[in-house]
Amino acid sequence: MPAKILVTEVIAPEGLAALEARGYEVDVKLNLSDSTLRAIIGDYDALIVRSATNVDKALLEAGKNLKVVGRAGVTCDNIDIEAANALDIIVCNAPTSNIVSAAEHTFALILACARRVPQANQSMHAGNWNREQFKGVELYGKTLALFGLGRVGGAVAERATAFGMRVLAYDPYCNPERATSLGVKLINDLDVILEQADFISVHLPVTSTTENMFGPEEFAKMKTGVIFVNTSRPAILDLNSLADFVAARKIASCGVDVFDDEPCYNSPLHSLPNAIITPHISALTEEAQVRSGVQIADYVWAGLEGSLVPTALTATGSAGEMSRHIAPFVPAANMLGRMVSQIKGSVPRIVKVKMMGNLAELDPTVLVTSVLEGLLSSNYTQCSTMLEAKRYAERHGVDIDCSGTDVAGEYAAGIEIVADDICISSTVFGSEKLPRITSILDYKIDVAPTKHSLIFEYEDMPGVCGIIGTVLGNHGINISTMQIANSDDGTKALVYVNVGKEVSDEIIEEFHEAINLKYLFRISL
Ligand SMILES: NC(=O)C1=CN([C@@H]2O[C@H](COP(=O)(O)OP(=O)(O)OC[C@H]3O[C@@H](n4cnc5c(N)ncnc54)[C@H](O)[C@@H]3O)[C@@H](O)[C@H]2O)C=CC1
Ligand SMILES: O=C(O)C(=O)COP(=O)(O)O
Repeated sequence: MPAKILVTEVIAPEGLAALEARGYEVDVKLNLSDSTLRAIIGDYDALIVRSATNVDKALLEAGKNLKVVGRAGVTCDNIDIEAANALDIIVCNAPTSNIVSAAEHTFALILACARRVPQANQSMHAGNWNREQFKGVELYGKTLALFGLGRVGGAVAERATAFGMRVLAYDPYCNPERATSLGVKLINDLDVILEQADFISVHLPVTSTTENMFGPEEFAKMKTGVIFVNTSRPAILDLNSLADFVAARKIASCGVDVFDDEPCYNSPLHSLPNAIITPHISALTEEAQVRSGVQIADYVWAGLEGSLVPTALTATGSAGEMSRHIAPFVPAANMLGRMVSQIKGSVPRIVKVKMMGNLAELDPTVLVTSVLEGLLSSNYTQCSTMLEAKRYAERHGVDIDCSGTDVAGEYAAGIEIVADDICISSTVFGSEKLPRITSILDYKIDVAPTKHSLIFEYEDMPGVCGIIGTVLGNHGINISTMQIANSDDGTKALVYVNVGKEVSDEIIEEFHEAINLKYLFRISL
């Protein structure tokens, strides 16, 4: 029987034809409700979606025959990749298919805001001839600040240079050499870049460090009369606040392509004449759609045939798939990457990954890629060979290497990273394969980190744990785990504390005043 593929959003006919030509049965069923989709998914071997289909854990679990989920486009935030990983379902995308289209639409919005094209068009269609009302501003000689200098941000930078703009970027994970080669000045200080920009365009993925990056405080710091464009994801900003600043004309105009709860028929921007809004059409060009349809057809085919899927976002389907030992370590590797960057306060420049015990002889690509994602706080790094991973790291100014050792201490397998002067190792444990930290900064511990934690190091003295508990208790913050470790010579101690919520700067200050601290690190995973 031929494999069956369900397509739930509009995909270019060229992509569908490529799948049919390979003998698959392809069903295109648009606008299905979540419950209908769950009811029928069990019949299919593969599912192809774009951004509007909610591929959650329940759907993946209902897909009893599902082997591949293909995303015809870039961003997979509508797909539960962790659940897919656990179910051995391949998730893949077409990561470069719509970059040019997204960059061009960004410029369509920048120009529409600067020259008020939609408003002038509407006025003429209403039978008016009001030239003076539509006086605009030039891009030439103005400063454009890009947030995120990745694939789309880089393509916008190239186009902005052609308009004679001065281009700045905020992207702490970008290799300065990449910025220089794009003619962009990196300014990784939010206040400094915000106050210089005449135009701001956002090209960030949604991560814990970018969510809600723009709210009232940031909008207030912008120049009066700034033009603000977001074609990335809605979660990056507070839309109500953006609308307030646009209504007050502090922001002269905004261009927005992405909304919460799409399709969106009503938002705070809908009633504002100086807000140019488009219904998530950045990727919607003939060319990008053909590219994404044809690419995803290829990758879904590869997945169904059991071949390597070059853009697999899951351990299954990727270069490292040969081992079931590897998959449970993917979240641990990501966690180590995140922790190291947060402990250092910046992306480390020299990183050594050690695969220990049972992992020593296996292909490290997936784990090294996952460490990189954690280090760079990015969601979708795609490397199918170590060479690609090294090149990707190099683009971000990181020199990454990997080695193996049979020794894993008391554990069957583990992974260690040494980044500049910081060393952390981890294993996975229990039926849920939860990542655990087994050593940190030369202290042996055994903790499963939760979303928020604190790491204290201090000259050992009695009473410190009591102080930590009291300060957190005074601020209504629960402790779920507290573990103490002593240095080999007994003079110093480290306390690892999992806490119930994020700890503010003020509380950190309080700790510094109350304890003779060597270090205090705040981790958010
Ligand atoms: N509206 C649409 O149809 C489309 C939207 N997109 C969206 O555009 C955005 C950018 O996509 P790509 O360029 O492909 O992503 P990318 O992953 O190539 O680039 C993202 C950049 O953001 C940087 N970054 C990560 N965390 C940061 C932080 N805290 N502060 C500053 N910079 C940070 C990374 O270093 C990277 O350079 C994504 O949100 C994507 O979902 C992409 C294509 C189409
Ligand atoms: O690829 C992306 O990130 C997009 O946002 C494009 O979404 P779409 O494929 O047009 O539903």
